[in-house]
Amino acid sequence: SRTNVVGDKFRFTRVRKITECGGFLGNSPQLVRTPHVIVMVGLPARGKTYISKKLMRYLNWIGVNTRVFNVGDYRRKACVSACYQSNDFFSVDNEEAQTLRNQAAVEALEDMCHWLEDDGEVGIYDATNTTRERRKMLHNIITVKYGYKVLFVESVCNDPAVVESNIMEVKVNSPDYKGADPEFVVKDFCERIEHYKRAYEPIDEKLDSTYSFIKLFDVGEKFLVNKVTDHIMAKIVYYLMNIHITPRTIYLTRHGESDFNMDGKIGGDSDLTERGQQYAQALAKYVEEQNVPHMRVWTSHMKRTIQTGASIEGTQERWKALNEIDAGVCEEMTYQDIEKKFPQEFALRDQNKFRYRYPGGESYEDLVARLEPVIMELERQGNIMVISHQAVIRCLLAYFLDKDYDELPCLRVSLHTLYKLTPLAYGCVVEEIDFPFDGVDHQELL
Ligand SMILES: O=c1[nH]cnc2c1c(-c1ccc(Cl)cc1)cn2-c1ccccc1
Ligand SMILES: O=P(O)(O)OC[C@H]1O[C@](O)(CO)[C@@H](O)[C@@H]1O
Repeated sequence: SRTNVVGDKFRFTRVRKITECGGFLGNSPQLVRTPHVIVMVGLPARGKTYISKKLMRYLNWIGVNTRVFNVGDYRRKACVSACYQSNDFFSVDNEEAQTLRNQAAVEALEDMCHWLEDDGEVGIYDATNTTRERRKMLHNIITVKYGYKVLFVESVCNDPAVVESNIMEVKVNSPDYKGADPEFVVKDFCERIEHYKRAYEPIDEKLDSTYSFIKLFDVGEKFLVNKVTDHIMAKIVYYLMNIHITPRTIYLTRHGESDFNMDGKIGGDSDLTERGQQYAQALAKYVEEQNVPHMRVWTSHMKRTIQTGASIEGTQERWKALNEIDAGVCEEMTYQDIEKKFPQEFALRDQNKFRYRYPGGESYEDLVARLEPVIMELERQGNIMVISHQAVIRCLLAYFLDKDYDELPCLRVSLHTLYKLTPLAYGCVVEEIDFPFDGVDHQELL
Protein backbone atom coordinates (compact mmCIF):
# COMPACT_ATOMS: atom_id res chain seq x y z
CA SER A 1 0.00 0.00 0.00
CA ARG A 2 1.03 3.62 -0.43
CA THR A 3 0.25 6.42 1.98
CA ASN A 4 -1.23 9.65 0.74
CA VAL A 5 -0.81 12.68 2.95
CA VAL A 6 -4.23 14.33 2.96
CA GLY A 7 -4.13 17.47 5.06
CA ASP A 8 -2.51 16.38 8.29
CA LYS A 9 -4.22 12.95 8.16
CA PHE A 10 -2.41 9.97 6.72
CA ARG A 11 -4.83 7.99 4.58
CA PHE A 12 -3.75 4.61 3.31
CA THR A 13 -4.76 4.30 -0.32
CA ARG A 14 -4.86 0.74 -1.50
CA VAL A 15 -3.36 -0.02 -4.88
CA ARG A 16 -5.54 -2.74 -6.34
CA LYS A 17 -4.54 -5.69 -8.55
CA ILE A 18 -6.29 -5.55 -11.91
CA THR A 19 -5.29 -8.60 -13.91
CA GLU A 20 -6.84 -12.04 -13.55
CA CYS A 21 -3.38 -13.55 -13.06
CA GLY A 22 -2.96 -11.12 -10.17
CA GLY A 23 -0.18 -9.26 -11.95
CA PHE A 24 0.84 -6.15 -10.01
CA LEU A 25 1.48 -3.29 -12.38
CA GLY A 26 3.03 -0.91 -9.86
CA ASN A 27 1.68 2.53 -9.18
CA SER A 28 0.04 3.42 -12.46
CA PRO A 29 -2.51 6.09 -11.48
CA GLN A 30 -5.64 4.47 -12.82
CA LEU A 31 -5.12 1.66 -10.33
CA VAL A 32 -5.53 3.83 -7.26
CA ARG A 33 -9.27 4.01 -6.70
CA THR A 34 -10.74 5.19 -3.41
CA PRO A 35 -14.04 3.40 -2.81
CA HIS A 36 -17.09 5.63 -3.20
CA VAL A 37 -20.48 5.48 -1.56
CA ILE A 38 -23.53 6.91 -3.30
CA VAL A 39 -26.05 7.76 -0.59
CA MET A 40 -29.57 8.01 -2.00
CA VAL A 41 -31.92 10.62 -0.54
CA GLY A 42 -35.64 11.17 -1.08
CA LEU A 43 -39.20 10.46 -0.08
CA PRO A 44 -40.62 7.03 -0.97
CA ALA A 45 -41.67 6.61 -4.64
CA ARG A 46 -39.15 9.13 -5.97
CA GLY A 47 -37.21 6.59 -8.01
CA LYS A 48 -34.31 5.96 -5.56
CA THR A 49 -34.24 2.21 -6.26
CA TYR A 50 -34.77 2.79 -9.98
CA ILE A 51 -31.77 5.16 -10.04
CA SER A 52 -29.70 2.83 -7.81
CA LYS A 53 -30.21 -0.23 -10.02
CA LYS A 54 -29.72 1.68 -13.28
CA LEU A 55 -26.52 3.31 -11.99
CA MET A 56 -25.26 -0.08 -10.79
CA ARG A 57 -25.90 -1.60 -14.25
CA TYR A 58 -24.08 1.29 -16.02
CA LEU A 59 -21.07 1.34 -13.66
CA ASN A 60 -20.61 -2.44 -13.78
CA TRP A 61 -20.83 -2.35 -17.59
CA ILE A 62 -18.01 0.26 -17.86
CA GLY A 63 -15.93 -1.84 -15.43
CA VAL A 64 -16.55 -0.20 -12.03
CA ASN A 65 -17.46 -2.93 -9.50
CA THR A 66 -20.75 -1.64 -8.07
CA ARG A 67 -23.45 -3.06 -5.75
CA VAL A 68 -26.74 -1.71 -4.33
CA PHE A 69 -27.50 -2.11 -0.61
CA ASN A 70 -31.23 -1.57 -0.15
CA VAL A 71 -32.19 -0.91 3.49
CA GLY A 72 -35.81 -1.95 2.83
CA ASP A 73 -34.59 -5.41 1.87
CA TYR A 74 -32.63 -5.61 5.17
CA ARG A 75 -35.70 -4.47 7.14
CA ARG A 76 -37.86 -7.10 5.42
CA LYS A 77 -35.20 -9.75 6.11
CA ALA A 78 -35.04 -8.71 9.78
CA CYS A 79 -38.75 -8.86 10.47
CA VAL A 80 -40.64 -11.45 8.45
CA SER A 81 -43.55 -10.00 6.48
CA ALA A 82 -45.84 -10.29 9.53
CA CYS A 83 -44.30 -7.25 11.22
CA TYR A 84 -45.38 -4.77 8.52
CA GLN A 85 -49.09 -4.62 9.28
CA SER A 86 -49.73 -1.09 8.06
CA ASN A 87 -48.09 2.25 7.40
CA ASP A 88 -47.86 3.24 11.06
CA PHE A 89 -44.79 1.00 10.99
CA PHE A 90 -43.20 4.10 9.50
CA SER A 91 -44.52 6.69 11.94
CA VAL A 92 -41.80 8.37 14.02
CA ASP A 93 -43.59 7.59 17.30
CA ASN A 94 -43.58 3.85 16.66
CA GLU A 95 -40.60 3.12 18.94
CA GLU A 96 -40.33 -0.62 18.28
CA ALA A 97 -40.53 -0.20 14.48
CA GLN A 98 -37.99 2.64 14.66
CA THR A 99 -35.52 0.30 16.38
CA LEU A 100 -36.03 -2.37 13.71
CA ARG A 101 -35.53 0.18 10.96
CA ASN A 102 -32.34 1.55 12.53
CA GLN A 103 -30.93 -1.95 12.93
CA ALA A 104 -31.58 -2.65 9.23
CA ALA A 105 -29.90 0.64 8.28
CA VAL A 106 -26.78 -0.16 10.34
CA GLU A 107 -26.55 -3.73 9.06
CA ALA A 108 -26.81 -2.61 5.42
CA LEU A 109 -24.16 0.07 6.04
CA GLU A 110 -21.77 -2.42 7.62
CA ASP A 111 -22.24 -4.99 4.86
CA MET A 112 -21.61 -2.29 2.24
CA CYS A 113 -18.46 -0.93 3.91
CA HIS A 114 -17.05 -4.43 4.41
CA TRP A 115 -17.70 -5.20 0.74
CA LEU A 116 -15.89 -1.98 -0.21
CA GLU A 117 -12.93 -3.05 1.96
CA ASP A 118 -12.81 -6.21 -0.13
CA ASP A 119 -13.03 -5.63 -3.93
CA GLY A 120 -16.02 -3.30 -4.17
CA GLU A 121 -15.50 0.10 -5.80
CA VAL A 122 -18.89 1.84 -5.56
CA GLY A 123 -21.52 1.03 -2.97
CA ILE A 124 -25.01 2.47 -3.44
CA TYR A 125 -26.82 2.94 -0.13
CA ASP A 126 -30.49 2.88 -1.15
CA ALA A 127 -32.72 4.31 1.59
CA THR A 128 -34.77 7.49 2.22
CA ASN A 129 -32.08 9.19 4.38
CA THR A 130 -34.46 12.12 4.64
CA THR A 131 -33.10 13.79 7.81
CA ARG A 132 -29.95 15.92 8.07
CA GLU A 133 -28.96 14.08 11.23
CA ARG A 134 -29.09 10.67 9.46
CA ARG A 135 -27.00 11.99 6.55
CA LYS A 136 -24.44 13.52 8.94
CA MET A 137 -24.12 10.20 10.79
CA LEU A 138 -23.66 8.30 7.49
CA HIS A 139 -21.17 10.84 6.14
CA ASN A 140 -19.07 10.65 9.33
CA ILE A 141 -18.95 6.86 9.48
CA ILE A 142 -18.16 6.46 5.78
CA THR A 143 -15.52 9.21 5.46
CA VAL A 144 -13.84 9.10 8.88
CA LYS A 145 -14.13 5.48 10.02
CA TYR A 146 -13.63 3.97 6.53
CA GLY A 147 -11.92 6.78 4.56
CA TYR A 148 -14.29 6.43 1.58
CA LYS A 149 -15.81 9.28 -0.45
CA VAL A 150 -19.53 10.10 -0.33
CA LEU A 151 -21.83 11.48 -3.05
CA PHE A 152 -25.43 12.21 -2.02
CA VAL A 153 -27.99 11.74 -4.81
CA GLU A 154 -31.40 13.21 -3.96
CA SER A 155 -34.49 12.83 -6.14
CA VAL A 156 -37.11 15.52 -5.61
CA CYS A 157 -40.40 15.01 -7.42
CA ASN A 158 -43.70 16.67 -6.69
CA ASP A 159 -45.49 15.61 -9.87
CA PRO A 160 -48.36 13.43 -8.54
CA ALA A 161 -48.66 11.60 -11.87
CA VAL A 162 -45.04 10.44 -11.76
CA VAL A 163 -45.30 9.44 -8.10
CA GLU A 164 -48.53 7.57 -8.78
CA SER A 165 -47.08 5.70 -11.78
CA ASN A 166 -44.08 4.76 -9.63
CA ILE A 167 -46.38 3.33 -6.93
CA MET A 168 -48.48 1.44 -9.49
CA GLU A 169 -45.43 0.09 -11.29
CA VAL A 170 -43.22 -1.01 -8.41
CA LYS A 171 -44.97 -0.79 -5.03
CA VAL A 172 -48.05 -2.84 -5.92
CA ASN A 173 -45.78 -5.87 -6.46
CA SER A 174 -43.49 -5.07 -3.51
CA PRO A 175 -43.14 -7.82 -0.82
CA ASP A 176 -44.67 -5.37 1.70
CA TYR A 177 -48.00 -5.63 -0.10
CA LYS A 178 -48.05 -9.23 -1.29
CA GLY A 179 -51.54 -10.02 -2.61
CA ALA A 180 -53.06 -6.72 -1.47
CA ASP A 181 -55.65 -4.84 -3.54
CA PRO A 182 -53.96 -2.10 -5.64
CA GLU A 183 -56.42 0.52 -4.40
CA PHE A 184 -55.40 -0.26 -0.82
CA VAL A 185 -51.70 -0.23 -1.78
CA VAL A 186 -51.86 3.26 -3.30
CA LYS A 187 -53.80 4.65 -0.33
CA ASP A 188 -51.59 2.95 2.28
CA PHE A 189 -48.41 3.97 0.50
CA CYS A 190 -49.51 7.59 0.26
CA GLU A 191 -50.06 7.54 4.05
CA ARG A 192 -46.58 6.05 4.43
CA ILE A 193 -45.22 8.97 2.42
CA GLU A 194 -47.03 11.43 4.71
CA HIS A 195 -45.18 9.97 7.71
CA TYR A 196 -41.90 10.67 5.96
CA LYS A 197 -42.92 14.15 4.82
CA ARG A 198 -43.28 15.32 8.44
CA ALA A 199 -39.58 14.71 9.13
CA TYR A 200 -38.15 15.30 5.62
CA GLU A 201 -35.24 17.78 5.44
CA PRO A 202 -34.16 18.12 1.80
CA ILE A 203 -30.45 18.61 1.10
CA ASP A 204 -29.87 22.36 1.42
CA GLU A 205 -27.42 24.29 -0.73
CA LYS A 206 -26.19 26.31 2.24
CA LEU A 207 -26.59 24.02 5.26
CA ASP A 208 -25.07 21.08 3.35
CA SER A 209 -22.50 23.04 1.31
CA THR A 210 -19.58 20.89 2.55
CA TYR A 211 -21.09 17.69 1.05
CA SER A 212 -20.72 16.36 -2.49
CA PHE A 213 -24.27 16.06 -3.83
CA ILE A 214 -26.52 16.17 -6.85
CA LYS A 215 -30.18 17.13 -6.46
CA LEU A 216 -32.42 15.83 -9.26
CA PHE A 217 -35.66 17.76 -9.74
CA ASP A 218 -38.63 16.19 -11.56
CA VAL A 219 -36.84 13.45 -13.47
CA GLY A 220 -34.20 15.40 -15.29
CA GLU A 221 -35.94 18.79 -15.47
CA LYS A 222 -33.36 20.49 -13.26
CA PHE A 223 -30.12 19.58 -11.45
CA LEU A 224 -28.21 21.15 -8.57
CA VAL A 225 -24.65 19.83 -8.34
CA ASN A 226 -22.20 20.57 -5.48
CA LYS A 227 -18.53 19.58 -4.98
CA VAL A 228 -18.21 16.93 -7.68
CA THR A 229 -14.60 16.30 -6.86
CA ASP A 230 -13.44 13.43 -9.08
CA HIS A 231 -13.78 11.47 -12.29
CA ILE A 232 -16.21 8.81 -11.08
CA MET A 233 -18.53 11.42 -9.51
CA ALA A 234 -18.50 13.40 -12.77
CA LYS A 235 -19.41 10.28 -14.77
CA ILE A 236 -22.29 9.54 -12.38
CA VAL A 237 -23.61 13.10 -12.67
CA TYR A 238 -23.32 13.01 -16.46
CA TYR A 239 -25.15 9.68 -16.68
CA LEU A 240 -28.00 10.92 -14.45
CA MET A 241 -28.33 13.97 -16.71
CA ASN A 242 -28.83 11.74 -19.77
CA ILE A 243 -31.44 9.19 -18.63
CA HIS A 244 -35.23 9.55 -18.90
CA ILE A 245 -38.31 7.41 -18.12
CA THR A 246 -40.43 8.11 -21.22
CA PRO A 247 -41.64 4.70 -22.49
CA ARG A 248 -39.97 3.64 -25.78
CA THR A 249 -38.72 0.55 -27.64
CA ILE A 250 -35.10 -0.22 -28.53
CA TYR A 251 -34.54 -2.69 -31.40
CA LEU A 252 -31.15 -4.34 -31.82
CA THR A 253 -30.22 -6.54 -34.77
CA ARG A 254 -27.19 -7.79 -36.70
CA HIS A 255 -26.93 -7.07 -40.43
CA GLY A 256 -28.44 -9.64 -42.80
CA GLU A 257 -26.33 -12.61 -43.89
CA SER A 258 -23.21 -11.43 -45.76
CA ASP A 259 -20.85 -13.03 -48.28
CA PHE A 260 -18.21 -13.37 -45.56
CA ASN A 261 -20.74 -15.10 -43.27
CA MET A 262 -21.23 -17.61 -46.10
CA ASP A 263 -17.45 -18.14 -46.35
CA GLY A 264 -17.09 -18.35 -42.54
CA LYS A 265 -14.71 -15.38 -42.66
CA ILE A 266 -14.60 -12.79 -39.85
CA GLY A 267 -14.48 -8.99 -40.27
CA GLY A 268 -14.12 -7.37 -43.65
CA ASP A 269 -16.72 -5.24 -45.42
CA SER A 270 -18.65 -7.65 -47.68
CA ASP A 271 -22.11 -7.26 -49.23
CA LEU A 272 -25.35 -8.95 -48.21
CA THR A 273 -26.20 -12.30 -49.80
CA GLU A 274 -29.57 -12.88 -51.46
CA ARG A 275 -30.89 -14.21 -48.14
CA GLY A 276 -29.42 -11.20 -46.32
CA GLN A 277 -31.30 -8.90 -48.69
CA GLN A 278 -34.51 -10.81 -48.00
CA TYR A 279 -33.96 -10.13 -44.30
CA ALA A 280 -33.49 -6.42 -45.04
CA GLN A 281 -36.83 -6.35 -46.86
CA ALA A 282 -38.59 -8.30 -44.12
CA LEU A 283 -37.15 -5.94 -41.49
CA ALA A 284 -38.47 -2.88 -43.37
CA LYS A 285 -41.89 -4.54 -43.68
CA TYR A 286 -41.90 -5.36 -39.96
CA VAL A 287 -41.07 -1.76 -39.01
CA GLU A 288 -43.82 -0.49 -41.29
CA GLU A 289 -46.38 -2.93 -39.82
CA GLN A 290 -45.37 -2.11 -36.22
CA ASN A 291 -46.00 1.53 -37.07
CA VAL A 292 -43.43 2.67 -34.48
CA PRO A 293 -43.68 6.47 -34.14
CA HIS A 294 -40.53 8.51 -35.03
CA MET A 295 -38.30 5.43 -35.35
CA ARG A 296 -34.64 6.32 -35.89
CA VAL A 297 -32.16 3.92 -37.45
CA TRP A 298 -28.46 3.69 -36.53
CA THR A 299 -26.02 1.56 -38.54
CA SER A 300 -22.24 1.09 -38.59
CA HIS A 301 -20.08 2.36 -41.50
CA MET A 302 -19.96 -1.12 -43.00
CA LYS A 303 -21.88 -1.95 -46.20
CA ARG A 304 -23.71 -4.93 -44.73
CA THR A 305 -25.46 -2.87 -42.01
CA ILE A 306 -26.24 0.08 -44.32
CA GLN A 307 -27.74 -2.32 -46.91
CA THR A 308 -29.77 -4.01 -44.13
CA GLY A 309 -31.39 -0.71 -43.12
CA ALA A 310 -31.71 0.82 -46.60
CA SER A 311 -35.45 0.15 -47.02
CA ILE A 312 -36.50 1.25 -43.53
CA GLU A 313 -38.45 4.51 -43.25
CA GLY A 314 -36.97 7.02 -40.80
CA THR A 315 -33.88 9.15 -40.09
CA GLN A 316 -30.69 7.14 -40.46
CA GLU A 317 -27.33 7.74 -38.75
CA ARG A 318 -23.99 6.02 -39.39
CA TRP A 319 -21.77 5.38 -36.33
CA LYS A 320 -18.14 4.29 -36.71
CA ALA A 321 -18.40 3.25 -33.05
CA LEU A 322 -20.92 0.59 -34.18
CA ASN A 323 -18.38 -1.09 -36.50
CA GLU A 324 -17.63 -4.74 -35.78
CA ILE A 325 -14.73 -5.74 -33.47
CA ASP A 326 -11.45 -5.24 -35.34
CA ALA A 327 -9.76 -8.66 -35.62
CA GLY A 328 -6.43 -7.05 -36.60
CA VAL A 329 -4.11 -9.58 -38.26
CA CYS A 330 -6.99 -12.11 -38.28
CA GLU A 331 -9.33 -9.95 -40.35
CA GLU A 332 -10.93 -11.75 -43.31
CA MET A 333 -9.75 -15.15 -42.04
CA THR A 334 -11.83 -18.17 -41.01
CA TYR A 335 -11.50 -19.51 -37.45
CA GLN A 336 -9.85 -22.60 -38.95
CA ASP A 337 -7.21 -20.45 -40.67
CA ILE A 338 -6.57 -18.57 -37.42
CA GLU A 339 -6.14 -21.81 -35.46
CA LYS A 340 -3.63 -23.01 -38.06
CA LYS A 341 -1.68 -19.77 -38.55
CA PHE A 342 -1.89 -18.30 -34.99
CA PRO A 343 -2.42 -21.29 -32.66
CA GLN A 344 -1.26 -19.41 -29.53
CA GLU A 345 -3.57 -16.49 -30.27
CA PHE A 346 -6.46 -18.88 -30.81
CA ALA A 347 -5.76 -20.56 -27.46
CA LEU A 348 -5.24 -17.25 -25.62
CA ARG A 349 -8.60 -15.93 -26.85
CA ASP A 350 -10.35 -18.98 -25.39
CA GLN A 351 -8.79 -18.32 -21.99
CA ASN A 352 -10.28 -14.85 -21.56
CA LYS A 353 -12.51 -13.88 -24.47
CA PHE A 354 -13.49 -10.52 -22.90
CA ARG A 355 -9.97 -9.27 -22.26
CA TYR A 356 -8.25 -10.87 -25.26
CA ARG A 357 -7.15 -8.31 -27.89
CA TYR A 358 -6.37 -9.42 -31.43
CA PRO A 359 -2.81 -8.42 -32.51
CA GLY A 360 -3.35 -5.08 -34.29
CA GLY A 361 -7.03 -5.31 -33.36
CA GLU A 362 -9.50 -4.98 -30.47
CA SER A 363 -10.87 -6.84 -27.46
CA TYR A 364 -14.47 -6.87 -26.18
CA GLU A 365 -13.16 -4.64 -23.39
CA ASP A 366 -12.08 -2.13 -26.09
CA LEU A 367 -15.55 -2.41 -27.68
CA VAL A 368 -17.29 -1.51 -24.40
CA ALA A 369 -15.10 1.60 -24.13
CA ARG A 370 -15.86 2.74 -27.70
CA LEU A 371 -19.59 1.96 -27.22
CA GLU A 372 -20.01 4.09 -24.08
CA PRO A 373 -20.95 7.22 -26.12
CA VAL A 374 -23.45 5.09 -28.09
CA ILE A 375 -25.07 3.90 -24.85
CA MET A 376 -25.17 7.46 -23.50
CA GLU A 377 -26.91 8.68 -26.67
CA LEU A 378 -29.26 5.63 -26.68
CA GLU A 379 -30.34 6.61 -23.15
CA ARG A 380 -31.37 10.02 -24.50
CA GLN A 381 -33.30 8.65 -27.47
CA GLY A 382 -36.88 7.48 -28.00
CA ASN A 383 -37.82 4.62 -30.36
CA ILE A 384 -34.68 3.43 -32.11
CA MET A 385 -33.28 0.56 -34.16
CA VAL A 386 -29.57 -0.27 -34.06
CA ILE A 387 -28.28 -2.40 -36.97
CA SER A 388 -24.79 -3.58 -36.13
CA HIS A 389 -22.65 -6.69 -35.69
CA GLN A 390 -22.38 -9.79 -33.51
CA ALA A 391 -19.71 -8.63 -31.04
CA VAL A 392 -21.19 -5.10 -30.80
CA ILE A 393 -24.76 -6.31 -30.22
CA ARG A 394 -23.41 -8.61 -27.48
CA CYS A 395 -21.94 -5.57 -25.72
CA LEU A 396 -25.16 -3.54 -26.05
CA LEU A 397 -27.34 -6.46 -24.90
CA ALA A 398 -25.05 -6.98 -21.88
CA TYR A 399 -25.65 -3.35 -20.88
CA PHE A 400 -29.45 -3.53 -21.14
CA LEU A 401 -29.74 -7.03 -19.62
CA ASP A 402 -27.07 -6.59 -16.91
CA LYS A 403 -24.84 -9.46 -18.11
CA ASP A 404 -21.33 -9.72 -16.64
CA TYR A 405 -18.02 -9.87 -18.51
CA ASP A 406 -17.93 -13.70 -18.51
CA GLU A 407 -21.31 -13.98 -20.24
CA LEU A 408 -20.97 -10.97 -22.55
CA PRO A 409 -18.67 -12.40 -25.28
CA CYS A 410 -20.73 -15.61 -25.48
CA LEU A 411 -24.29 -14.19 -25.63
CA ARG A 412 -26.27 -15.79 -28.46
CA VAL A 413 -26.90 -13.14 -31.15
CA SER A 414 -28.14 -14.93 -34.28
CA LEU A 415 -28.45 -13.65 -37.83
CA HIS A 416 -31.95 -12.62 -38.95
CA THR A 417 -33.14 -12.16 -35.35
CA LEU A 418 -34.55 -8.88 -34.05
CA TYR A 419 -34.03 -8.18 -30.33
CA LYS A 420 -36.88 -5.99 -29.03
CA LEU A 421 -36.05 -4.30 -25.70
CA THR A 422 -38.77 -2.70 -23.55
CA PRO A 423 -37.56 -0.85 -20.41
CA LEU A 424 -39.77 -1.81 -17.43
CA ALA A 425 -39.66 -0.76 -13.75
CA TYR A 426 -36.17 -1.92 -12.74
CA GLY A 427 -34.83 -3.51 -15.93
CA CYS A 428 -35.44 -4.43 -19.55
CA VAL A 429 -37.52 -7.22 -21.04
CA VAL A 430 -36.19 -8.64 -24.30
CA GLU A 431 -38.25 -10.35 -26.99
CA GLU A 432 -36.46 -12.32 -29.77
CA ILE A 433 -38.23 -12.05 -33.13
CA ASP A 434 -36.92 -14.67 -35.59
CA PHE A 435 -37.23 -14.17 -39.34
CA PRO A 436 -37.59 -17.26 -41.57
CA PHE A 437 -34.50 -16.63 -43.74
CA ASP A 438 -32.19 -18.86 -41.76
CA GLY A 439 -28.79 -17.12 -41.91
CA VAL A 440 -25.78 -19.43 -42.22
CA ASP A 441 -25.08 -18.98 -38.47
CA HIS A 442 -28.35 -20.76 -37.77
CA GLN A 443 -27.12 -23.77 -39.78
CA GLU A 444 -23.92 -23.77 -37.72
CA LEU A 445 -26.07 -23.81 -34.59
CA LEU A 446 -28.35 -26.66 -35.70
O1 LIG B 1 -38.15 11.30 -9.81
C1 LIG B 1 -38.87 10.28 -9.86
N1 LIG B 1 -40.06 10.26 -9.16
C2 LIG B 1 -40.90 9.19 -9.16
N2 LIG B 1 -40.64 8.07 -9.85
C3 LIG B 1 -39.45 8.05 -10.53
C4 LIG B 1 -38.54 9.08 -10.59
C5 LIG B 1 -37.46 8.64 -11.41
C6 LIG B 1 -36.23 9.31 -11.82
C7 LIG B 1 -35.71 10.39 -11.12
C8 LIG B 1 -34.55 11.02 -11.54
C9 LIG B 1 -33.88 10.56 -12.65
CL1 LIG B 1 -32.40 11.33 -13.18
C10 LIG B 1 -34.37 9.48 -13.37
C11 LIG B 1 -35.54 8.86 -12.97
C12 LIG B 1 -37.78 7.36 -11.81
N3 LIG B 1 -38.97 7.02 -11.27
C13 LIG B 1 -39.64 5.80 -11.47
C14 LIG B 1 -40.88 5.78 -12.12
C15 LIG B 1 -41.54 4.56 -12.31
C16 LIG B 1 -40.99 3.37 -11.85
C17 LIG B 1 -39.75 3.42 -11.19
C18 LIG B 1 -39.07 4.62 -11.00
O1 LIG C 1 -16.28 -12.86 -30.73
P1 LIG C 1 -16.70 -13.87 -31.77
O2 LIG C 1 -17.56 -14.97 -31.19
O3 LIG C 1 -15.56 -14.33 -32.61
O4 LIG C 1 -17.71 -13.04 -32.74
C1 LIG C 1 -17.23 -11.86 -33.38
C2 LIG C 1 -17.14 -12.17 -34.88
O5 LIG C 1 -18.47 -12.27 -35.43
C3 LIG C 1 -18.48 -11.68 -36.74
O6 LIG C 1 -19.24 -10.51 -36.74
C4 LIG C 1 -19.12 -12.65 -37.73
O7 LIG C 1 -18.41 -13.83 -37.71
C5 LIG C 1 -17.02 -11.35 -37.05
O8 LIG C 1 -16.86 -10.24 -37.93
C6 LIG C 1 -16.48 -11.05 -35.67
O9 LIG C 1 -15.05 -11.12 -35.57
